[in-house]
Formats: sequence, C-alpha cells, structure tokens
Amino acid sequence: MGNYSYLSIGSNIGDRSTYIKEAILLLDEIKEVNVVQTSSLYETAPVGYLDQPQFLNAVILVNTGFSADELLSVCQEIERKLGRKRNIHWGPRTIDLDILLYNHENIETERLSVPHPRMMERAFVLVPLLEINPTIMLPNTDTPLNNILEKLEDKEGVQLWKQKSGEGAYVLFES
Ligand SMILES: Nc1ncnc2c1ncn2[C@@H]1O[C@H](COP(=O)(O)OP(=O)(O)OP(=O)(O)O)[C@@H](O)[C@H]1O
Ligand SMILES: Nc1nc2c(c(=O)[nH]1)N=C(CO)CN2
Repeated sequence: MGNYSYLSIGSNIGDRSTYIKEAILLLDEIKEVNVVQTSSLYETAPVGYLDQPQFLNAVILVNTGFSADELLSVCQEIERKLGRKRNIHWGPRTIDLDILLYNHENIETERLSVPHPRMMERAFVLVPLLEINPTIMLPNTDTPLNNILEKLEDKEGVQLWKQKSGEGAYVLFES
C-alpha cells in the first residue's frame, strides 16, 4: 500500500484511552490500512472551545491503499461506530480522527483540506507528531515542524499521560 498518512486522534468523553485504542484497532483491522506507528498518549487542555473536559490526544502513522478522501470516510465511519455526536462545534466528543498529512500532498476539496488547516497552531497535534517523527517538515517547504512548535504558547497544556512502550500499532495496549 503506497500511501502514508498521519492522523490526529482525540477524545474527551467517557473512557478516553479506550476510545482511542478502539479507534486504532478499528483502523488497523481494515485490509487497506496498516497502523505503522503510534505516539504516546497526552493529556491536553481544550483549545478553541474551552468549557469542556481535558482531552487525551495521540498521533498515528498509517500506510494505506485508500485515497485521502476514502481515508476520511473510513475515519468518519469509525467516529460514528464509537458514538461521536456533533452537538457543539469543537465541543466534547468520544472520538475525533483528523487527517493531518497525506504523503506530501496538498489537497483542497469540499470535504477535505490537507495538511489539516489548524495543525500548525495546535501543540496537542505537533507534540505527538514530532514524537513519532522528530525531523518532519511542513510538506513542500524547508520548514521543520519543530520550529513551529517552539513558537506555540500552548505547549504547557500538553502533558504526557501514558508513555508508549516500543514501536508499532499496539504500544498503548499493554496494561
Ligand atoms: N484534514 C481533515 N481531517 C478531517 N476532517 C476534515 C479535514 N479537512 C476538512 N475536514 C472536514 O471537516 C469537517 C468537520 O470535521 P470535525 O467535525 O471533525 O471538525 P473538528 O475535528 O471538530 O474540528 P477541527 O477540524 O478544527 O479539528 C468534516 O466533515 C470534514 O469533511
Ligand atoms: N486539547 C484539545 N483541544 C481540542 C481538540 C483536541 O483534540 N484536543 N479538538 C478540537 C476540535 O477538533 C478542539 N479542541
């Protein structure tokens, strides 16, 4: 499967870490998706809509035969399976799966913008992303994402919650 994509995962309702593990399992079960790397889990202060519980966030790297649009549909199906309700914009959710990057492509359609349009202003995305790829560059630029993270104020709002142990898809599943 020739495509690589980084996905951001977040949850701030219920058993947050189980929702995140379930989402990773459901993705990895799909024939056309292979979860290659998983970041640690981070507890993060909500941004955008502040009156809601702390999130758990992670970033994963998948290898996939799907197009970016097909991958988005798969992510939205997993959100539905895990009971995501869209009541308040940026509000609380059982699970959220966003496409951060897809190969080195720039994509702009009705339903999909890649790179994710808000990823550069989100320490809850950049910290786990840089954990699994410390030298990642903003696609088609010579800008290291680490330089962007250094300038963000909300780094303090991102705290390690569960350190991953080893590499691969299931590093968060050990008890
Ligand atoms: N890169 C992307 N990843 C996921 N959804 C995207 C992306 N680009 C555009 N979208 C569109 O955004 C719409 C709203 O997504 P969602 O409700 O998950 O937003 P959110 O995750 O709460 O907010 P944010 O997009 O700021 O993280 C989706 O229906 C989807 O069509
Ligand atoms: N800490 C944190 N804040 C958020 C998050 C998130 O995943 N983590 N997701 C949002 C909408 O996608 C809005 N705000």
